[in-house]
Amino acid sequence: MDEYSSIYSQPKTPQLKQDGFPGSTEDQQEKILTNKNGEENQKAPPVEVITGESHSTPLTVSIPTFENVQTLPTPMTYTPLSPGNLSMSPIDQSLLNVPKRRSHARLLDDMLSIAQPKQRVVSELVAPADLSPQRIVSLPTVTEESSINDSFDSDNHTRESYLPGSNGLVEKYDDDILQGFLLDCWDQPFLWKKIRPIGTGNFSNVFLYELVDQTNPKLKQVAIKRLKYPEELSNVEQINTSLRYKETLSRLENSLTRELQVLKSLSHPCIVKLLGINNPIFVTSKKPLRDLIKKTPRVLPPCDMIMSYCPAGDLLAAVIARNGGLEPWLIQRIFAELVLAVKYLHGNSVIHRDLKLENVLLKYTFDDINNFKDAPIYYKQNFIELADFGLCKEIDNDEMCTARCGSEDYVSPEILMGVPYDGHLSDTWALGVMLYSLFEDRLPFDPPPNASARQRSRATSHRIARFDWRWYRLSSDENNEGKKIVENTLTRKNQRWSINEIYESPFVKTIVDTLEFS
Ligand SMILES: Nc1ncnc2c1ncn2[C@@H]1O[C@H](COP(=O)(O)OP(=O)(O)OP(=O)(O)O)[C@@H](O)[C@H]1O
Repeated sequence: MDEYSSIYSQPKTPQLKQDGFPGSTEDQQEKILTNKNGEENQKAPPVEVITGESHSTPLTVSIPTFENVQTLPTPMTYTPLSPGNLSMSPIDQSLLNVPKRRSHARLLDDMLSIAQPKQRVVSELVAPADLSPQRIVSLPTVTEESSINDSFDSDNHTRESYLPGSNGLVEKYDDDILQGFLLDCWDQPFLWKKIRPIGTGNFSNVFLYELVDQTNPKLKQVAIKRLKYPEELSNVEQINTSLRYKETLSRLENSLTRELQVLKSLSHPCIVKLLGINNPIFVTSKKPLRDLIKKTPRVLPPCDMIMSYCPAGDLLAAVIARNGGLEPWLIQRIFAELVLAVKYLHGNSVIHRDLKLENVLLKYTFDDINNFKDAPIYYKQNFIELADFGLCKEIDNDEMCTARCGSEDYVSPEILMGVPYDGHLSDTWALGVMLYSLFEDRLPFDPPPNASARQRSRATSHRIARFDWRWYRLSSDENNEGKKIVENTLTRKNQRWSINEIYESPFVKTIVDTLEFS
């Protein structure tokens, strides 16, 4: 038995009970990646480096060394928790031309070496027995002061705080207190107090903070997204001398400034709001990290984005917490809001590229939403905010992307194949994955329920490349308009629905027509 077989002969996580699944036809299908559009075996084109620089990632990457990796995808080459080890990834590594996001070169190394028992499951919608709200608890650190690896109980450190126009450190606050500035209102600092951690991603830790003293209700509770800096940026010996250090800094900076600039330009009820920042230079400068490091050599100061707070957490966690089984009306409402958010983005020439359940934040619990059903608030108030714009991109309408980024389970076949892709259509593919997952309580390209060991051993990427998914729970539900959206998005790119077509479908349109904020 080879390594894959031994891993996948056991389910990765417990499964929701789902009765009466018909058998899969997967065994009868070809073993090789095949695509009827003839996209198989295409060589990857030069990769669009997500930093905007004109580097190319080599066609084949030796994953364990990560020497040539340019841009880290959220987790394209790993599935958090499922194996917890890159060598166990179901992705065929030889096919991947792995871009590296924010140049977090050590991140995959860390995944190889750090057991992550508390990491959340992304590849399946089912909670492991010891599910914890934290996904990653240990990542590289620059310095204690820089807070890049704030463990959630390290609250006693002091942290440097910068004011605009100053030449460096002007005040020190306890780490529990954050001084921040609202966008375009740099002359009046606000103070927030740390309440508790609320989430963690590969590139940031997120905390709930509450406003000190002031009474502005909109600013009372905020989510502070604190960037994690890669470990190599802490190597003071290499600062200003090593090419790798400079490249890493530059990529991180490009990615960060792009996320901030895009977030700053967006304004939609169903999209998370960037309210402010701990240091305006992150928003006003095109090279904030290099500017800041000049002022305080050897230390990268913390970057804290002040965001609107969504008290009910992310959609994946909420679905897991209630063990799936979301009511159809609730799925329809949440999905309709999501479509509004993506329609707004695409209408403003922005593609998200990391649409997934974890990046949909809930302003209210499912119980709250249920209680609102017969009240005016149900139509006046949005219930979700789309978050995590770390992979977003502003593009021209006909511009094709080449950066292979996204999350493994949500990535479209054309991204997997390494051919230039239309980012709008890859976003709508991901919407199809999300809607399917809400309907079925499983991800569409996971091994089928009751899969044989052989089926389990197949890579998720193989099933994606062959559009190999099917209905189980909804197989006999002929009147569900939402099924049409899934069927017209988890399909070939030349047949795939655009966001406008999804929006016009009765499943979405009948809901948005009732909403006062749409
Ligand atoms: N505004 C918010 N309100 C409430 N919770 C939030 C907010 N922003 C983020 N979170 C929580 O923190 C988690 C991580 O946030 P986010 O996805 O933005 O970080 P990231 O480092 O960019 O993640 P990724 O690894 O997916 O790239 C989210 O999944 C969510 O649970």
